[in-house]
Amino acid sequence: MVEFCHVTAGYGGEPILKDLCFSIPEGKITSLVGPNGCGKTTLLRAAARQLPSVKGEIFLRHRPLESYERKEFARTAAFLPQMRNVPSITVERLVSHGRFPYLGLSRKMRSQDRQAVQKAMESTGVSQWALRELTELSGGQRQRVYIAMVLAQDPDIIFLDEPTTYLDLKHQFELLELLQKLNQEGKTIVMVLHDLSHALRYSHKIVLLEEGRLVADDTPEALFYQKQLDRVFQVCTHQAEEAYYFTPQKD
Ligand SMILES: Nc1ncnc2c1ncn2[C@@H]1O[C@H](COP(=O)(O)OP(=O)(O)OP(=O)(O)O)[C@@H](O)[C@H]1O
Repeated sequence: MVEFCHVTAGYGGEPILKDLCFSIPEGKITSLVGPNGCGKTTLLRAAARQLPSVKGEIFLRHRPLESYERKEFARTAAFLPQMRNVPSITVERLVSHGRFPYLGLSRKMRSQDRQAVQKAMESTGVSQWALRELTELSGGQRQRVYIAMVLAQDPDIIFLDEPTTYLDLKHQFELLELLQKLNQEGKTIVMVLHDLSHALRYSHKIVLLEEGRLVADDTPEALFYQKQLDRVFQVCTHQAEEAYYFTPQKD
């Protein structure tokens, strides 16, 4: 479990997140949603220890986040940012980078590290490109390779910032189904999602932010019935079968 206790954080002296108190459960899929600029990425970065100045406390499994030694934290949680460069490296080498928190100073891979890399590539369906250069792959294929790298790291918690950006609809669903499968295998997934219908469909819990403040921290069903998304996004939320969709509000 990740617990935020009166967390205020931002960049320089400017607070973006304001006095946030809530928790992210383990073993579930949690999505962070809210209008542009409300602080979703900042919140994800704070939880993943990527933000230098945080007031208040963030606990991971009842321990302050800063009490984790760097490699220990990397074996527990992985962070996949939205913007990534595309290094000139083969797929297998990039996925191998996920094993760095397990290697000694020589960075020599042992057989269990090589097995973890193969397993991560298989479960994300990227083994077929193992020897190809990352630069030769499409955006969607690369996204799967980065997820494989995170899986090779074998963390319990995976933080992802807008993982479906740049993917076409088919590949968005494929990626979300992959994350759902990883969750069923025991991983905790925490992600920023812009697509509200995807967020409602695939998450156990939604954290809704507005201007750096917490508006709701609840199940998709509860948010739907309380009309929280309607107010914050100024839309009408509808439900049909297991899916949600949105229409503009009329004055
Ligand atoms: N590195 C930075 N330095 C200074 N300000 C920043 C930095 N990154 C983000 N901000 C500011 O913090 C605020 C929140 O940004 P953040 O990226 O967390 O929002 P978001 O909800 O993820 O936005 P979006 O939906 O547009 O991706 C914005 O006003 C942004 O300008």
